[in-house]
Amino acid sequence: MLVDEVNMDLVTLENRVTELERQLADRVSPLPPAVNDLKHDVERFRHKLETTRHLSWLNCYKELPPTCRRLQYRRRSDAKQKVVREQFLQICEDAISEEVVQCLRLSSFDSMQWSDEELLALLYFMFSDLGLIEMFKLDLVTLRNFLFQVYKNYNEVPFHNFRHCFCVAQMMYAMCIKSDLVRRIGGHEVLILLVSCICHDLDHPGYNNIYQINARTELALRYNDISPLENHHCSIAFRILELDECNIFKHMTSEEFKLVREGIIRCILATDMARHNEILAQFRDSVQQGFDEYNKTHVNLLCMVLIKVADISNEARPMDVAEPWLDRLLQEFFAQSDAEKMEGLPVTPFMDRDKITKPSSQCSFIGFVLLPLFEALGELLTELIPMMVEPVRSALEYYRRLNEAHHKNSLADASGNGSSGPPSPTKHVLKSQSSYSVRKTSITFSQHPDEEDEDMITDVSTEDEETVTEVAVSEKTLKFKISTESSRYIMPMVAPV
Ligand SMILES: Nc1nc2c(ncn2[C@@H]2O[C@H](COP(=O)(O)O)[C@@H](O)[C@H]2O)c(=O)[nH]1
Ligand SMILES: [Zn+2]
Repeated sequence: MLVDEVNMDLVTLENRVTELERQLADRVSPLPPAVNDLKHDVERFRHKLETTRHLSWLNCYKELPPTCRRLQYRRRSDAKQKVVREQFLQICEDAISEEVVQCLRLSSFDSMQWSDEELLALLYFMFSDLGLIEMFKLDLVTLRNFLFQVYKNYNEVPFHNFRHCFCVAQMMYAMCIKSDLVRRIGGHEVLILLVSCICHDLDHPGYNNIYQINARTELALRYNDISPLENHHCSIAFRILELDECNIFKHMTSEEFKLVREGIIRCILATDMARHNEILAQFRDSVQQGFDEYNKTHVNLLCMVLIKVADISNEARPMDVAEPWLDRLLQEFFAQSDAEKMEGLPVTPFMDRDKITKPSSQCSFIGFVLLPLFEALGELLTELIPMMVEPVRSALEYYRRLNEAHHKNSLADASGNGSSGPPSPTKHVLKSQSSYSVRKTSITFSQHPDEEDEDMITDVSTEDEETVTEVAVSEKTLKFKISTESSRYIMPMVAPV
């Protein structure tokens, strides 16, 4: 009875919206946004009923064909790629002004002010500035081909795109310069770190490992649930390097290549957040023992920590650079949790638009995941504290105050004492440290017009709730533990009947 009613109501609702649209279209053009919104709401409602497994009892559910479970990869058009390549090749040998070089060495560098071809040229410059071209006799044409292939193999997803890889590489470059890492850990490790940063999220589909595993995607099946994305990023990197015209390591001896390959695999696989606690604990041990720059295990741990730090270093940047990236990350998170809801999969709590807010998400991520990692690195490389640790502490303070303001507003609203209008904690809380990005000024490259991201999240006004961290959920969902020791538990023998 209820089932029939739901179906009938839905059809009636759709017919009424269509009729409203028809009547208004005769008189008003274009249609008011409210009509389109209503139409989309009804479409979304139907879609939800048709795709949510636990609502299948309403008889609207349609089993998804396997192809729908594959992810929609979004690539740039061939025409756009061609233009970027041509322009990159035109500018890559241009001199970069001292002013730009200084900006590139700061955490306040804002990638959004630069075009794709300029970012490629800046990556190219990093290899030369760190002395890697000379040290490893890297062929320049091959390096350009390699960088362009990498660019082509990032998807146009909101967060895990080419610009994210640039940001991670740029932060690594800044840390290498600040801590003089070429001298301290050697050129090979720095080459491994830079290449790993550039390749660490290649072909990211915008849905994380939790989704891959729960949805049993092609990647999860291929890699048996063991860091499916990181294995994929790494595999794509070495497929690019297999192309002769892109193989920047082709002049290396096989022994040298083997070491570099091992290092890159180690670094990229370390970016799986499911391994965060394990890597941090081992690194802390190495520091407590007395970090030894000649101990290979210690250096490997430092490299894994360095790439992890660079990967999640957005909050070390000034607020005007960091916040748009956070909006993009939440846009990706929400798209994943929406897909999980529609497909009847477990909903990843720290991605759920009904459970988190921007401040609540940052309080738990910075407080429980980011800051402990950054502080551990700061203990060893103390010169990084002002650049990496202090701004993160101030970001945490900022989000804590924002979170409190949000809670107070919610309580006031609930008790009817709230002022009229939506709560806007952002208006009252300012970041304690006035920090701004370095503006792009008098440099060799042309200005890149600001691109407005479609569907950008400006604020997340949902019920505020303490959320579990990504590491905790990832560890629980993803970490594939196969005991290497023989099990002490003996399977009870089934008694013969
Ligand atoms: N809530 C937040 N999560 C963040 C932030 N910065 C990074 N992250 C998470 O970490 C992983 C890093 O791994 P990646 O290799 O996939 O980039 C990323 O996916 C996010 O889930 C942050 O500021 N807040
Ligand atoms: Zn990343």
